[in-house]
Amino acid sequence: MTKANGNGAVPVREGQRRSMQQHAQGPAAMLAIGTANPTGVVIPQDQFADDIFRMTKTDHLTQLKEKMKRICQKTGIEKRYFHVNEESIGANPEFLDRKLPSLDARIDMVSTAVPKLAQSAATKAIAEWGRPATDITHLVFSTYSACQAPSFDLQLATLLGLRPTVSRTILSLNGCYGGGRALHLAKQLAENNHGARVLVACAELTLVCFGAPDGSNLIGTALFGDGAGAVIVGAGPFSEGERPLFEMVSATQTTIPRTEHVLGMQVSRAGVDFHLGIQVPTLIGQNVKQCLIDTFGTDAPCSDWNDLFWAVHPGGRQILDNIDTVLKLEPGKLAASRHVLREYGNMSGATIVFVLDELRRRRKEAGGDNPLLPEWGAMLAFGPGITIEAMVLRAPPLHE
Ligand SMILES: CCCCCCCCCCCCCCCCCC(=O)SCCNC(=O)CCNC(=O)[C@H](O)C(C)(C)COP(=O)(O)OP(=O)(O)OC[C@H]1O[C@@H](n2cnc3c(N)ncnc32)[C@H](O)[C@@H]1OP(=O)(O)O
Repeated sequence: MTKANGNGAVPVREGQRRSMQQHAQGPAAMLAIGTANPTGVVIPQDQFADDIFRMTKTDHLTQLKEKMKRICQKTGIEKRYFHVNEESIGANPEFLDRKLPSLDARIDMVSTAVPKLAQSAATKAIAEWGRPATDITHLVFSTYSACQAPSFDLQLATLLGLRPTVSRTILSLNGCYGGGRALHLAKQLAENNHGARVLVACAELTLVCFGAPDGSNLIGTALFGDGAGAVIVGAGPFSEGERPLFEMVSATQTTIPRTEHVLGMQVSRAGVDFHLGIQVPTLIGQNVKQCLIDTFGTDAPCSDWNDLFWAVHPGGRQILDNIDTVLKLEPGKLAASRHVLREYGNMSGATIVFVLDELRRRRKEAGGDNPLLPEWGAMLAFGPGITIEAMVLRAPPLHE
């Protein structure tokens, strides 16, 4: 039954209002996943140093270029996708000089490109989910490009034709843990609102951070790429056709004390500045085990972490190597993370969605019979703070 909506008021369905006040059944689950990348520029990593120094007219910085080549070889990346291209760099020479103001021009460009990229990923997730976009009750959008209000969450809701009562949240500058944070929030929303269906969207364009290579930005410039991921999250009862891909069993957020200076981003008049401390991979390695024990509680498989499947944000090759070492993981346990790093680079908050997508693809391909992908798993994402988002996952048998 729909209430009268005189004077342009939004229609409210009574049943909907009642049911949203009740809790859902069981843990939330991911019901569909979509990903997207810009179609314009794909740069092979072995060509990246030559391309970026040429595009930014810094070929004369020969030592820096040699260092960039050395770093690129060690990243475990083969190619990355970018929205920005030689033409747009040429048209905005202020992007190359951090002393010049360029924030307005960058915001201008991302304000259409970010929601469109998110739309591409979300459209795929909604199509896989099989229900109309108007059945989405909540939207959680994460990006490091949001510097205005109303923001990308409203633009995406409009592009997708979501209903006017959709409950929107935007997460800004969460960096590489943004996808993990958005999924954690979506779990809480879905479990606490009967019938809720949450669209998680993460879209990242390096355009807001991009600059000419210098002594401080080489690592970020060698690692980051552009992409978007979307996930539909909901809890039971499930409607016909809805099938949980990953149950989201429990989740924690941990901040490593006294590390706020190690990893960070800041909006400036020249775009978004970032800082990646050299200690990041070591700090994550030292803290990840305790963080997992806290997330699993008494069920923690402390004796052998190989009993799980792993969805780890590939922040950098060294981070994955350190996790392999401290958890004593068998070769291949982080294969989905390494695959995503190799094919796309680090797409900050969106990357974890690509890893989940790759895991479910591998699971399906093996008919649920891949020993590296058991029923229970862990998801990890890291970012400024240093913050670690961790989640216990369960992949229901394919025919459950
Ligand atoms: C059209 C084109 C457009 C392009 C646009 C691109 C724009 C990109 C901008 C996007 C920025 C986005 C920022 C987002 C910020 C959020 C970040 C996060 O939340 S989480 C992010 C989490 N991710 C991370 O924190 C990255 C994790 N790091 C790694 O995975 C690895 O360190 C590695 C793969 C980068 C290098 O492999 P590894 O085995 O370590 O190799 P080696 O030991 O041999 O070192 C090679 C050289 O690199 C040096 N060096 C190393 N690190 C640093 C540093 N931090 N600092 C400085 N230098 C560093 C080292 O000293 C050596 O120098 P040299 O002796 O040759 O002179």
